[in-house]
Amino acid sequence: MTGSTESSCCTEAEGPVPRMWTVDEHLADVLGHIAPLPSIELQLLDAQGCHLDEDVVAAGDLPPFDNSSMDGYAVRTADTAGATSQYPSVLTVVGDIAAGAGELPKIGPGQAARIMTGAPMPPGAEAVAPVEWTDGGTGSGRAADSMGAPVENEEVRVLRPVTEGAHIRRRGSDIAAGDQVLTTGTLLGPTQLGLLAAIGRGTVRVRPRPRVVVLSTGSELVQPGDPVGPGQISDSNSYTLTAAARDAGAIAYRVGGVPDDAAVLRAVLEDQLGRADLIVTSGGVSVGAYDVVKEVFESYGGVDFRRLRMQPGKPQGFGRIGDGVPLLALPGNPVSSYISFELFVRPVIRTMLGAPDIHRPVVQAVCGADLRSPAGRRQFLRGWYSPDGSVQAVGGEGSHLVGALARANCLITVPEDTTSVAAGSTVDVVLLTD
Ligand SMILES: Nc1nc2c(c(=O)[nH]1)N[C@H]1C(S)=C(S)[C@@H](COP(=O)(O)OP(=O)(O)OC[C@H]3O[C@@H](n4cnc5c(N)ncnc54)[C@H](O)[C@@H]3O)O[C@H]1N2
Ligand code: MOO
Repeated sequence: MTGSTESSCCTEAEGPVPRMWTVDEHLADVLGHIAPLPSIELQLLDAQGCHLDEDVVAAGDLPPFDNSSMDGYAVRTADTAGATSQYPSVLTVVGDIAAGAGELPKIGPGQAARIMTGAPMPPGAEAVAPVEWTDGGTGSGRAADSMGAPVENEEVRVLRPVTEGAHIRRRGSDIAAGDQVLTTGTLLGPTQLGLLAAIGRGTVRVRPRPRVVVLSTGSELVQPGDPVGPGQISDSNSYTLTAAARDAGAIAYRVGGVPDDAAVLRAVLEDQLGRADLIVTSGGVSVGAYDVVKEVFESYGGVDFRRLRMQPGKPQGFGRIGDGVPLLALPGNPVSSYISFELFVRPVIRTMLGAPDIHRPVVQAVCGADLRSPAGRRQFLRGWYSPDGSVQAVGGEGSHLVGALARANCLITVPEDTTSVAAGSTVDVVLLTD
């Protein structure tokens, strides 16, 4: 952390003016202190939502053996040449092969074996005639619609020719031994976990999901569902931020409504430190008289408070507490804390996860109406981005407007040196969904 007390200029009348950080400087400072969590070996289902920390190579072929893709009869192709319904090939059934079969009959000329989907091809057979291409051993000479029970010394009539390799899934046709099937950084979802299981991996090396403690501060906060007294409000930030942390890939613990009382806040922090890879707080980072948050965090020694050239989200805190657990202290205004999360906390969580994509995607869009923005601040307006490439502002600039925030799917970015944007201009848009 670079000290926040550094001054950028001074005037004789006003004295030193605290330096203001750009969004990019703050983000670089934060990310400069964050590394991926050490990787661990996990059981497959425990690794869901984690990113790989190994290149996965298949030890064997997949499928591991030639097998049938249909229920039917394993045959020699020459035996079926010229077969028709009127003049079927009559073959002797010398075996019955279920999926998982170990011992296999050898198929000689004029012979066939009943075979089920997924069962290994017997030696001598070159193709599979689906049961619908045969009479199913009924002797009727009419096409069957299912396999009957096995009958000893059965004959089967094959009603059409079968070409070499028909209905056989060849060994290694999906994955060959030695193939690299997944690369470091890959997010493990259902299909990747299925692939790992298919190649016989019981465990996998991944970056664990960071454990994030989300803590909202403020004596005015009541928990949703509880009665709201005069001057009180429902604690929404701890829900927004906990959900956002989960959405980013973390395991998030919500600790709602810690009052503005230094002893209580310190006790809660000490209690939570043991289960946190990251602590995120909201509230108490501005200049209010009852902002004990700064006082408590500063007492740990490693937390800086600074002002950013952005709106919303001007006051921010960042540092380490306890045994070096990173802490981001976000402003209390609900829109400010959420946007701060998206810009600064989400990349921290995704860096810890070892994700290759740590930032929300940014696209260009055509602005649907005129916009205004304060000089010297990068503004993040709530917006609705349409697939046609246009964007509309949603609601106003106020950082208390949670109704509009919930209707937005993007943030319209207006640069620091721009005070107005004309309708039809191109703007950068941060998409809030993948
Ligand atoms: N004189 C100045 N006043 C303020 C400045 C400034 O520079 N000079 N900065 C403003 C800006 S910008 C912001 S953002 C806020 C940040 O204030 P705090 O981080 O100290 O936040 P609080 O005072 O605790 O709360 C602000 C606001 O948000 C509501 N809030 C807080 N926590 C929650 C929660 N968990 N759920 C819902 N709403 C919450 C709180 O009731 C306040 O209304 O400071 C400005 N002031
Ligand atoms: O800049 Mo504050 O974070 O919006 O209201």
